[in-house]
Amino acid sequence: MSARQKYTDVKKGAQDRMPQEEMKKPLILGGASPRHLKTSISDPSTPLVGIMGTGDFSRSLATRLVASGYRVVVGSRNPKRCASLFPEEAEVTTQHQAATQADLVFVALFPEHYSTLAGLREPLVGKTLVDVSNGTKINRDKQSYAEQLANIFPESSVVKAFNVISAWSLQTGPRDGSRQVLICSDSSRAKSAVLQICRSLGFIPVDMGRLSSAQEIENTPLYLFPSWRVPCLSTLCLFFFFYAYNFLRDVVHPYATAGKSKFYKIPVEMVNVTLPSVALVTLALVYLPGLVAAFLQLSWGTKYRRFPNWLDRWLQQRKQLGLCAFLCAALHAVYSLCLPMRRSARYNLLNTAFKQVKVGQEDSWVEEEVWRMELYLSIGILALGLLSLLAISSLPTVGNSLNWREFSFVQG
Ligand SMILES: NC(=O)C1=CN([C@@H]2O[C@H](COP(=O)(O)OP(=O)(O)OC[C@H]3O[C@@H](n4cnc5c(N)ncnc54)[C@H](OP(=O)(O)O)[C@@H]3O)[C@@H](O)[C@H]2O)C=CC1
Ligand SMILES: [Fe+3]
Repeated sequence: MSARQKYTDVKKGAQDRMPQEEMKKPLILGGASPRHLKTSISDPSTPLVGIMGTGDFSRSLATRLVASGYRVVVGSRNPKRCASLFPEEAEVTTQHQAATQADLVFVALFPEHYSTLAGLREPLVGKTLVDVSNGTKINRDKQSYAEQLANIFPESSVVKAFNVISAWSLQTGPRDGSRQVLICSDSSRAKSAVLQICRSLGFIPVDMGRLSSAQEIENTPLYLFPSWRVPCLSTLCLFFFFYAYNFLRDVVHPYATAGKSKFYKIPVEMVNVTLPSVALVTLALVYLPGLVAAFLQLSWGTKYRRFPNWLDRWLQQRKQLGLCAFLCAALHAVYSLCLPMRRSARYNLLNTAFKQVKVGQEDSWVEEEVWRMELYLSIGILALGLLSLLAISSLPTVGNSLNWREFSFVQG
């Protein structure tokens, strides 16, 4: 059984057990009719928007469309059972009737069930179909779901859109992280109709070109923290560079020139010396692109010119670089706080060893003990570092990258 099948079954089971009154409630708290989603008066000239399916996405979309002044008709396999879940202004009817009446149809079904819609080919001829589906795995070689839908309905114009918006954001309203809606289609007429709806719902449409871009759009919500890859990699590279430099300077050099063994410094002291250098350079990388941008604008004599792509990407990753710098600085503070404790512990240990040697006991356990202490300490500090990383990643700014998946958590 696929992951999606399991998810759908669990969700369906929960919905069947849930009393109708409970299901009527909107997903967000604050009463049955949130003030910001009060119905606008529909203009008879606005297109009649159809939605196939009566699941969470369909309910949220219908609520927002009605609130934005659109006339809505919902197509269900069982319209009687589901009618009460939708705003009064939306008509809930059979799939065939909805397809016949609507000017533009959102397909809010899981792609596995697209084939069950094949009977609606005729009423949907010449109409726009919006595919909102998402995959469960990153797809590189199979056809996108939007293209599969286009194969089933060769005489309709398929548009890929809204898959990056969660049912939750549709109801709560667009927020910073999830305002952009990626859209693509082979028909420019169909695309501009969806662009228009997107703007009216308060989102920002981003034209991604032809329907062949649908695969990339479907993969988008599945990438975990895409904007973090380069900042994390550059912080790691800087760390290895400074660590290697410190290793050569503080350990290899004294050993090679004076035969002094400083290998005990490897786990704690050297990491502690490396961290502030990484933090400072990373912080410099946060401010540097701003200066380069200002310099370019001054030399061009205008601010109305696009920056080169590399600078654009660098500017967009300043927040992540800043958080990496903060993490290194925080870890340095933790290490520095731990160092005095470590020194005093080693002093006690050496004192005991000295006393033992004085009374005639010779043993190499002291050195082993020092190593064990250093090891435990570094494991403890690393665990602390990971914990702070987890705390930072749960900040809302970072959490925005979760996009539509936030909804699944709420539903679960
Ligand atoms: N939920 C979310 O936050 C988001 C969902 N999406 C996409 O929207 C689509 C719908 O998601 P969601 O609303 O959560 O799903 P649900 O499981 O809540 O709803 C799916 C609906 O499909 C309809 N349906 C039609 N034919 C079948 C069939 N043969 N078997 C089962 N169901 C059928 C059902 O309505 P009826 O019984 O009335 O016919 C059902 O309510 C998916 O493609 C998903 O990837 C995209 C972005 C966000
Ligand atoms: Fe310091």
